[in-house]
Amino acid sequence: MRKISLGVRMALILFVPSLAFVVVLGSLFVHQSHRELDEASLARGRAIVSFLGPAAEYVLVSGNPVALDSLMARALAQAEVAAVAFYDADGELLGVAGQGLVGLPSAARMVEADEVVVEARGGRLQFATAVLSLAPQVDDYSTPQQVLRTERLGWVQVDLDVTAREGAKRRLLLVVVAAVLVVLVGALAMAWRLARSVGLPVAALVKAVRRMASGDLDVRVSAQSTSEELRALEAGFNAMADSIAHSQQTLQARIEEATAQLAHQARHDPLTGLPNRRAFEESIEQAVSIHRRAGDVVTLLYIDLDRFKPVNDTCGHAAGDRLLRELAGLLRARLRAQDHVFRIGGDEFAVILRGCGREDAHHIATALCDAVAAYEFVCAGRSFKVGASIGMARMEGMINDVSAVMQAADQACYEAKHAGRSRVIEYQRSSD
Ligand SMILES: Nc1nc2c(ncn2[C@@H]2O[C@H](COP(=O)(O)OP(=O)(O)OP(=O)(O)O)[C@@H](O)[C@H]2O)c(=O)[nH]1
Repeated sequence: MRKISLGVRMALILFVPSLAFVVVLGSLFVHQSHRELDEASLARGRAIVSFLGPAAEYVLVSGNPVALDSLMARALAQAEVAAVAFYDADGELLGVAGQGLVGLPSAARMVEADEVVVEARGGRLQFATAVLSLAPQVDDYSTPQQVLRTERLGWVQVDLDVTAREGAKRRLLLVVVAAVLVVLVGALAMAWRLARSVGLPVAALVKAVRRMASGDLDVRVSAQSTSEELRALEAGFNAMADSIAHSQQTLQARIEEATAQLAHQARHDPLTGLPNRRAFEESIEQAVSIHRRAGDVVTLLYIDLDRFKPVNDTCGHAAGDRLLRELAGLLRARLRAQDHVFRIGGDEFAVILRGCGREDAHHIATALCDAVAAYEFVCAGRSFKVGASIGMARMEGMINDVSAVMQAADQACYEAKHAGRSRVIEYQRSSD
């Protein structure tokens, strides 16, 4: 029962009452019609035999054969009458007309008055009644009213052939059964259509809800049901699906944005916007592996600002921040597109130069050093000059891995600082 779909349930709900109603109505109609046919035959038989009883009195008294034949011929002319017979008082056959008379009904012999005996025999209905002589009794003339004296003269019997009536009953039954079938087929078709018009949209909604529950947010249903309520339900589902999909997209976009922001924050310095130490380490690893693979020349510059602390101490940390931001912009502006600058510490920067010969690298490093030296920072009415001590190291010879090149650049920067600041010094192996 649980597996029966909604459509089939609805079809059954609509069809079963129609089935019961039509079958009951058809049965009642057939029963009533059959009864009416039966009663019509009974009434006809009774009427004919009741008419023949009194009419036959003269015939049986006189024994006139012509009158007997005439009477039987008139009776035989009636509808359904198959045979007519007259019997004398001893039950002997006086005359018969028609076919297939099978004898006087046994109960008929008991009939004394004007009652009619009816018996069904051999596909026929037999009606019999006594023929009575009704003569006035005139012995007692003092009696004011006449008293009738009855004497049984014989019997009259009429057979009705009911096979035609049975045929009519069968035909009627067939017509009613055919009509019931036609009505039921129509009712079934209508119930099925109605059930489908509800069952299919509901099934589509159930399927869509299941798909949505399994994560498919693109699922929609066609809002074209014939029922207004179902259309509203379908439109509501689609609107809900749109809303969920939109929320999901917004959420996804926010997650991606936040993830990208986090990834950016993880690799960038929030103060200057330059890539940070972590990004620097990844980039130098990458540059070294490219150098090994393709022989690309990599030069690393370590930059440590000179006399930066006095700015902080004199004008405050915020002024120092501003100076760091401005110098970051200045360094970036003086580099080629393929070079990258990183902030790797408080006032420390690193630059990776790619595909650059020694002379060009020197030229770039010196340009950076000069630009910082020439830069004038004004704060609280005072002018500050900072410098840049730059250590340079190239990937060649023994300097062929990340830590070696970083160490070399750091060493050279240290030397630049101790050599008097604001200068470029390239790492030489002899400086170890
Ligand atoms: N405003 C600001 N100051 C910072 C930041 N990070 C580090 N510092 C400061 O930068 C200074 C760096 O110190 P030093 O390198 O010794 O200062 P310096 O004056 O450049 O010294 P020399 O390199 O010897 O010339 C310290 O005073 C730190 O507090 C920052 O993000 N913002």
